[in-house]
Amino acid sequence: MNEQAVVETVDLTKSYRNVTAVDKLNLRIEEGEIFGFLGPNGAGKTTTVLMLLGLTEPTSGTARVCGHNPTREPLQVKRITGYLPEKVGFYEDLTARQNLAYTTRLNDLADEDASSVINEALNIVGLSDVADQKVGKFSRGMKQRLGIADVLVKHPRMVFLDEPTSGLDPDGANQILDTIAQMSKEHKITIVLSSHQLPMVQRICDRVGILVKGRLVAEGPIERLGREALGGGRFRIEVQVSQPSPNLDESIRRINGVVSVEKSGDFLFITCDQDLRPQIAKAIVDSNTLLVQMKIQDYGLEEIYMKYFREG
Ligand SMILES: Nc1ncnc2c1ncn2[C@@H]1O[C@H](COP(=O)(O)OP(=O)(O)OP(=O)(O)O)[C@@H](O)[C@H]1O
Repeated sequence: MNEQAVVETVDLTKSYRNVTAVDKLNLRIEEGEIFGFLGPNGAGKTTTVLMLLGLTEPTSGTARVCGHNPTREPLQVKRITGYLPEKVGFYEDLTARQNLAYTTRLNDLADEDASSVINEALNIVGLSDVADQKVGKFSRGMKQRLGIADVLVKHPRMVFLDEPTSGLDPDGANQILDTIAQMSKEHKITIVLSSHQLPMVQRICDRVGILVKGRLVAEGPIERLGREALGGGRFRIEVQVSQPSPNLDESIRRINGVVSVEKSGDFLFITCDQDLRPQIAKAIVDSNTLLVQMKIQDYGLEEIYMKYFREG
């Protein structure tokens, strides 16, 4: 039986006067997934998130968040979702704990329950030791962590994160990503992560969707999208040879596991399912051709993104 998705949209569309910001979006995100929602500036990501949060109405189509319609049941949706914008705003002259207490009060959590919830959230994001310091003294990374704690105290079922690592050094960014992955895994929180920092997205996302001009041009696990982008293989091997024998590409094509071979001058571009460098090198030598160099590339999110971005 098909379990209820956390996010489900059917032909979700939002048009402004002369722009279709989101165009017939069909998306399904399951519980506990970390979904990378990608696309260039102006692709329609924020508009989609606003519709899912019930903050703007669709022009047509439907959206469901944990079974609720965000337009008709905005309060129910608000109660189970969290949103971390790119720039989180806090009261700088209050402490981290006081800022979180403000959020729990806004969310009608009784003070006696709030303190344990706040301690737990501070612990998860690693800010327990500085909980009673004023936020004005916090670094960008600490504020970002506090932003995650601020989302966590609501005990959401799903969270939207917009560029959660922007402005952070690689170490700080990695720590935030680990925290996000941990919060998703341990608390079964579904995460929708929007970011232009593709290596980071690749590190923690189970699945991605790429939006271009309001349309979902690709969706799926990164590995599968990589295979599709390469025409079926997972690896791309680039070979440079000198004076190739006429039947060289044919003998490479015959190697078990080779999906395709393209020839361009002294270069051969081979896609395959496994790392077949030894077999390819042998085929080259056996055909009395000189091997100049060989490179292997695992198709990553960056290449996938560029391919779909160009096509979109
Ligand atoms: N209130 C509005 N009125 C008119 N047009 C709008 C409005 N909000 C967004 N748009 C347009 O809709 C399109 C999608 O914008 P949106 O902000 O959703 O993109 P985005 O993918 O979130 O971009 P970014 O990565 O820059 O945040 C853009 O062309 C934008 O100009």
